Amino acid sequence: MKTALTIAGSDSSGGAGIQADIKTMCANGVYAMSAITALTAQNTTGVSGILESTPEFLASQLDCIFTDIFPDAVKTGMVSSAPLIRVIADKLRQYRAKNIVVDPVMVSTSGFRLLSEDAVKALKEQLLPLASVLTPNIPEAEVLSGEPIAGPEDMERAARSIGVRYGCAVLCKGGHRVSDADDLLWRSGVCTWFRGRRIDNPNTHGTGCTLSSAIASNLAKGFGLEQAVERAKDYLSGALGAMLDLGAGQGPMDHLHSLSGAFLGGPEERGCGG
Ligand SMILES: Nc1ncnc2c1ncn2[C@@H]1O[C@H](COP(=O)(O)OP(=O)(O)OP(=O)(O)O)[C@@H](O)[C@H]1O
Ligand SMILES: Cc1ncc(CO)c(N)n1
Repeated sequence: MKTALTIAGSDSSGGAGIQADIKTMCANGVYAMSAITALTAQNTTGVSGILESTPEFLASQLDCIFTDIFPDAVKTGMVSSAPLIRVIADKLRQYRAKNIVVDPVMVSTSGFRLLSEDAVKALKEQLLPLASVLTPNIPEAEVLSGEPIAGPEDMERAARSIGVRYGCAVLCKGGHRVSDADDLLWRSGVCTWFRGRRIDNPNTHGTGCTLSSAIASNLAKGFGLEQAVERAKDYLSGALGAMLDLGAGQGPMDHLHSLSGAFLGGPEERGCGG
């Protein structure tokens, strides 16, 4: 079985972060492992607290993983602070990690900062140059390129400038603000648009985490980048289109929508009472 590792923060409400990543990786047929950078006390309405791992303990998690079950792909999400970013970059270099998908998470869907202000510099200098592909949303692409984005041409310009600067492929996600669900991949000078069917579902908590984990899973299985992105978008559309509706705020998606089997149903579906 192919294997994937997520290096990210825990979301106690289960829709984003480590929890979304693990569900996504399992649904995409790879063995999932995790190194947790921070715990968040979070639900669909917001984040109420963050407790970071120490750099030493994060390093220890990564040593345990890389010296035993080597991941076929790695995804990074909430990396939280400069000292943790340094550890992640050092370990990825030390173990020559491959297929690295960097989701440059800065702010949660609910608007809470998940990357400290002074860590943006460390992210740019240490982590981005190690990425095989970077997956910024529009606000993140604006921070990384230093340019405002108002339309599809701006997305192409920003992806190109980020890709050239950091020497990696860049998937600029259209998401909810610009370009609906159309995402732009810049790779070695070539722009490719991935057209998404916009789904009328307000429950988009964790869409970014889910997409980057699905890309990592498909890279782990041996798909090329374009195919990995296409398959990841199909998976995401399925999870969003399942129209799960939980919580009082922007709720999570149904990550396991495509699973079927004997262990899924409850007593009502099985017709055997409580
Ligand atoms: N309503 C929608 N219907 C279909 N696809 C969508 C919708 N909203 C977002 N997407 C897709 O979800 C993926 C993640 O994009 P998005 O811009 O939402 O990421 P993000 O802002 O990083 O997510 P997060 O809210 O988790 O931080 C992209 O492929 C985007 O096109
Ligand atoms: C832990 C965590 N990582 C990422 C996101 C981005 O949505 C979130 N809300 N929480």
